[in-house]
Amino acid sequence: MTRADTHEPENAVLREVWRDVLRRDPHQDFFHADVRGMLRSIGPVLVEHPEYADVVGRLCEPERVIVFRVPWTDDAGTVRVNRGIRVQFNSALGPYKGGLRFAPSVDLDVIKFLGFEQVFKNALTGQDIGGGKGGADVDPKTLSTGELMRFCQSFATELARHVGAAVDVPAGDMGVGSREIGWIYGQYQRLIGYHEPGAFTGKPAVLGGSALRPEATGFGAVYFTRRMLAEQGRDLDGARVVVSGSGNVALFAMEKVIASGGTVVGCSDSRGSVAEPDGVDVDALREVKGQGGSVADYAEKRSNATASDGSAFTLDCDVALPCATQNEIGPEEARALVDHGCWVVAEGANGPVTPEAREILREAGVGFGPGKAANSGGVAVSALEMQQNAGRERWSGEDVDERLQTIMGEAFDRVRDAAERYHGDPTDLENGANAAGFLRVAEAMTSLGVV
Ligand SMILES: NC(=O)C1=CN([C@@H]2O[C@H](COP(=O)(O)OP(=O)(O)OC[C@H]3O[C@@H](n4cnc5c(N)ncnc54)[C@H](O)[C@@H]3O)[C@@H](O)[C@H]2O)C=CC1
Ligand SMILES: O=C(O)CCC(=O)C(=O)O
Repeated sequence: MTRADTHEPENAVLREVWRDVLRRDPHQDFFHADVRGMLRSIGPVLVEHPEYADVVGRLCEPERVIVFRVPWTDDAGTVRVNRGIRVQFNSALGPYKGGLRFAPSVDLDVIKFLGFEQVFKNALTGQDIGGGKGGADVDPKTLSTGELMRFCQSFATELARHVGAAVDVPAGDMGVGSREIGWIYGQYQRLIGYHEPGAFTGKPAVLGGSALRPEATGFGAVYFTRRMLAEQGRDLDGARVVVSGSGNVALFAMEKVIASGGTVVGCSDSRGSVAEPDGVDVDALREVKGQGGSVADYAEKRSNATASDGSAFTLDCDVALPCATQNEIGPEEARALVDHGCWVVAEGANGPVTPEAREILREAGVGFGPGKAANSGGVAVSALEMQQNAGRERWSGEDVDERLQTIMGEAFDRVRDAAERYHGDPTDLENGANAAGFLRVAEAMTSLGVV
């Protein structure tokens, strides 16, 4: 991770908070970079709302950090151990809410960064949900189905005592889909002895999972992108779009891009990228990925696709949707996007564009949609799943999609208005998202007293 901007904030309160954050956890670079971005954005908010100054220090300290052992037995009978983490960051607006990530790169720094993002992202959805995040340092791709289920059950055995529909409501993230959430929820239910479907979201439909939850993050990112383009007098019809990744978020983002008239000219996975000027066939890609293949395997089946080891973001495109993981677009990729005349970059993933790359895009006038707003559709539909579970209802895909479009439109308006009000530039969506998210959480925290 690129280290955070080390310039100290000018505002004395923010400077003190920043020093405390660096002193408490000196090696958490991902978390630091995210906090630094937030502190940069909220200076002007504190001028209008000095009453929120004493909230900032508390906001940067998680309410609770849970680190636990996950013991399990592999198919050879060998006992193995991983580390599980749940960071319950902020519950001012509602139960902690946020995904679980299974990946070898999971550590406390990454989970704190994602949890901090989640607090403000969730606030931007307008739903009553706090922020949290969790996961384990396991590579699910290396486990058999049986091993992964046993792993999920062991993970859930400890997690169970910390979650609940009114307490903390986990969902999926990288490496955790509806199948894994079903297994985790299954173990939770066995332990507590009754049905409580609202304790997890992103469940399989048969267990009370919402229609459109799998699609929601990718679809929502495209709805947000369409609003960004509309502000520029453009749309996706005829646009050439690069979407990185080929997992949950990426595949549904590609589907919605194509449904909106765009062409997906490139995609990627952790092993490489593919250029396909005539357009990626999402069904064919999904089939290859579903069989454990790579984007290179997909390219082999296509007459006009070229695989490479490099980044998808050096391809010529009008719109870039990084939907894989953090730090995918650094200075080199940002310069390539600028050179190709890219209009808009919107983050389907969490933290895929580094601070230096964002600066390059900003200076070149390329529109930037920050993840805490652009990818908030997933958690927004998770909140709708909680609502359905609480009311014992099931809404249709059309109904959920209509609500998702409304939520993404309102989030865009909130972000743009805050960008204009506090930073004098309605296109500065990064500062706008931080300012608007902060305002809602700060108001809730202040209303609760000193919490
Ligand atoms: N699943 C959800 O609802 C939400 C996910 N996100 C974020 O979206 C991103 C993707 O999540 P999912 O699609 O759920 O995960 P996933 O596990 O379904 O897919 C991840 C994809 O990224 C690829 N990938 C990993 N490292 C890569 C690299 N260095 N370069 C290129 N590709 C790489 C993988 O091969 C895979 O295709 C993550 O940052 C996640 O935190 C954000 C909001 C909600
Ligand atoms: O749906 C959720 O609760 C989690 C979504 C998530 O992890 C995210 O927005 O990054």
